[in-house]
Amino acid sequence: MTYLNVDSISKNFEDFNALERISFTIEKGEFICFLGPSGCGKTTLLRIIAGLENQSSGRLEQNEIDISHLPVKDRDFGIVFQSYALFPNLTVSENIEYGLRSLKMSKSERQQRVAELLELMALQDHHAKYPTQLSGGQQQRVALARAIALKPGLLLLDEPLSALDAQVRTRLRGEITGLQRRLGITTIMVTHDQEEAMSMADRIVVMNHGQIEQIGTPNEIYSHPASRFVAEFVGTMNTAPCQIKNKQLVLANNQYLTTDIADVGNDTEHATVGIRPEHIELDDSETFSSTAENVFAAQIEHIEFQGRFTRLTLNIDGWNTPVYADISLTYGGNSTLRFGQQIQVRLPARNLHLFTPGGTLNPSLGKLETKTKPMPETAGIAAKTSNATTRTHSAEVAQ
Ligand SMILES: Nc1ncnc2c1ncn2[C@@H]1O[C@H](COP(=O)(O)OP(=O)(O)OP(=O)(O)O)[C@@H](O)[C@H]1O
Repeated sequence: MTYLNVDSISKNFEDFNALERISFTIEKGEFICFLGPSGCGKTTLLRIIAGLENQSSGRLEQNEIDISHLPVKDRDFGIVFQSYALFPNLTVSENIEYGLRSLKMSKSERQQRVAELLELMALQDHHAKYPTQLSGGQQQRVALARAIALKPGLLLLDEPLSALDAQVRTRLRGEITGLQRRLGITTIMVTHDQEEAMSMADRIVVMNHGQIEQIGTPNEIYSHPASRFVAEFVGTMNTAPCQIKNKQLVLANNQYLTTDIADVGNDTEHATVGIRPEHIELDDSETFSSTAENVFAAQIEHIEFQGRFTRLTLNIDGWNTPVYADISLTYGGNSTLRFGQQIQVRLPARNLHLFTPGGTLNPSLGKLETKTKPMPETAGIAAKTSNATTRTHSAEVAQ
């Protein structure tokens, strides 16, 4: 069931377009992340949904009610900011209780609800402390408790973890998603951290320059990026300019690449090929035959041990930038790899992504799908009607 309908929302700050016709829907109980680089409009969109900022045009519906022009006090949401925003002169219990005072609740009912929330957020031992006596993670748990105290229909989280150190952030990620699932509360979180979005969200709205680049599950976004921007922003994608000539991909220095993509589109000098680092194969016992497809000589420029894998930086003919290859710990030749070594790598045809002026072609369960750029006036509608529907950013087309 659709809980929030964001319909063609635009926002101008004088002559600057911060948001351009943003449209999508959120199902009841979903956890959505707005993900994108600094300045792409994530916070502005969240603030418009909260009513803290007015949209220049467009419509918002929450639970089938038009809230487009509803004052903040009449909207049904709880919000948590990056900066905790707790009252320094109130204790933990008093901070949580604060919002409940606006309800017609007896003091004992309020205390009962505060006790429930203290337990829910494991804050019982800290109930009498003031915010300055708490760690960052504890303060953010108080802010969360306060945000959900009124049992709002919508929980809005504006970069709630970015002020915390890495370990606390990881722990709180799990606590927030666990809480969200238990309460079934529809949640939107703003983040510029793709790892955070991937690990927490049911669906991610990837934004760039005030527009939606792609909406999809973390897996869809990672495996089938709708544009070069998404491919490079979410995870690591090695890319190189290439030409399409007679259905073949030609890299710099006349290096040819074979792809599984049945129809690579029309000839063009302005395509880009991409491959994720984990898909590059190393020849550990010189088993690649000299006639195998997409086998290249490569030189190891850097070796970085990352714990779960080793990241090699490679120099490969035809690629105009260093190419990353992630080698699993179980790879037999791991211990013998060394700086400067000449090796052979294979770029499997089935793992190549292709970004062309006509759209994006991604590997997909044995077949490849073509994503074409929707017309600007239908882009928003398209994003709304399909989870994984896409826009191709104009910068990519213009490459
Ligand atoms: N009140 C304002 N007046 C003028 N421009 C604004 C205002 N608020 C935001 N902007 C501009 O709108 C754009 C989007 O801002 P927004 O804060 O939504 O970005 P963001 O994606 O949340 O970035 P960040 O991750 O850095 O917080 C930015 O270019 C910003 O400078």
